[in-house]
Amino acid sequence: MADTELAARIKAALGRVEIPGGGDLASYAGLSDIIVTPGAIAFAISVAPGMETAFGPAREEARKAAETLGGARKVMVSLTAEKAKAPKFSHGSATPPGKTAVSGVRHILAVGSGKGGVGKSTTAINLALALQAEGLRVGVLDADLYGPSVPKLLGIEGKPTIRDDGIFTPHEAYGLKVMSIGSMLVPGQAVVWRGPMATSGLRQLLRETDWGGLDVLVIDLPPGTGDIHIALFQQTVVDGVVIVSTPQDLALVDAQKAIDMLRRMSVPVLGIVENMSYFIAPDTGNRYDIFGSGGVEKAAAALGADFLGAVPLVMSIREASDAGAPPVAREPDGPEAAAYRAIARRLAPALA
Ligand SMILES: Nc1ncnc2c1ncn2[C@@H]1O[C@H](COP(=O)(O)OP(=O)(O)OP(=O)(O)O)[C@@H](O)[C@H]1O
Repeated sequence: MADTELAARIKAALGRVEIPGGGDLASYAGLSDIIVTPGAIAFAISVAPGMETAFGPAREEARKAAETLGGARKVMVSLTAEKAKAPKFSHGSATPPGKTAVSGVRHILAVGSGKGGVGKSTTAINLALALQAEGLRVGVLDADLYGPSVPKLLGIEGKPTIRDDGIFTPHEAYGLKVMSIGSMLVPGQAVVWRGPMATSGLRQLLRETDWGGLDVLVIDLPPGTGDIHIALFQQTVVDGVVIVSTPQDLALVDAQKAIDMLRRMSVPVLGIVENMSYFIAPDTGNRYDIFGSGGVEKAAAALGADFLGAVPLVMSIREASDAGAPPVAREPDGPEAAAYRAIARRLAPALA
């Protein structure tokens, strides 16, 4: 059955779900679009503040209806109350209450960036492999719902399996346990989830996966500072965030914004990695500081953040990553892996 046809059938079934105050869920203004992918069905119900409990049975009925029609697809129904006012965080404010750890995971290390395309995912994957090389049990969660690249970087194909109790069994790649929304989409399909659906999707990937006992879960965040970041940092104990930046001024300005948000939300900033720091010519081996040199190190000092290290711009990093064989997995003692491994050695003691 086509995805659009299934979405229409689910909508029709929601027409039989009663909501508080009379009427049915299908014609309720707070029902979002119904997103159907080959592996998942997701929709959100927005209710007025204080109406969450009253809408609980309708949400449950809606979930069951979607599950009945969706076959093996994972169903994600989020119920969100529009907030009376936006959450406010200010410098020095206390840690927001309600943060919880993730079962089976001892530490969470998130990798973020102010700007897209700076090599955040490449860094996250190679850092995860480098932490594994330090003897840690490591997993990766691709939280970049709008541009998931982890499956490609790790050469993962197919969907994760779902156990009878609805819990995901993660993929395994190069010894890492891996979950990504990307493996549930068909190639080229965009995730067009709105804020509440995206955050609900991430929550389920994070908490409804059998991580099986990890020392550290590396989360590849979306670039920038959006709904996903705020929801994750409000709900989950994150041990710290590594920010990736290229040396250009513009990327650094955005990295600074990301660090500012983390501090406002009382999330520890572990430091900044300078990616594409300098170029090594493959023919001569000469080094060129094409974006200037030392920019990130200086910016880190000015921001009061640690400078974790520099990763060169090397053609083979791009080629290996595009081929699903990250440098740290392919040649752990090679020159490309060295930069990532040096960074991992700085971070590992706090995560062991
Ligand atoms: N150090 C490097 N040397 C050479 N190429 C690199 C390096 N780091 C990343 N790349 C390449 O740059 C491109 C972007 O990298 P990546 O997908 O990791 O960035 P990103 O910041 O996660 O992007 P997005 O914002 O889309 O999530 C990829 O083709 C990747 O192979």
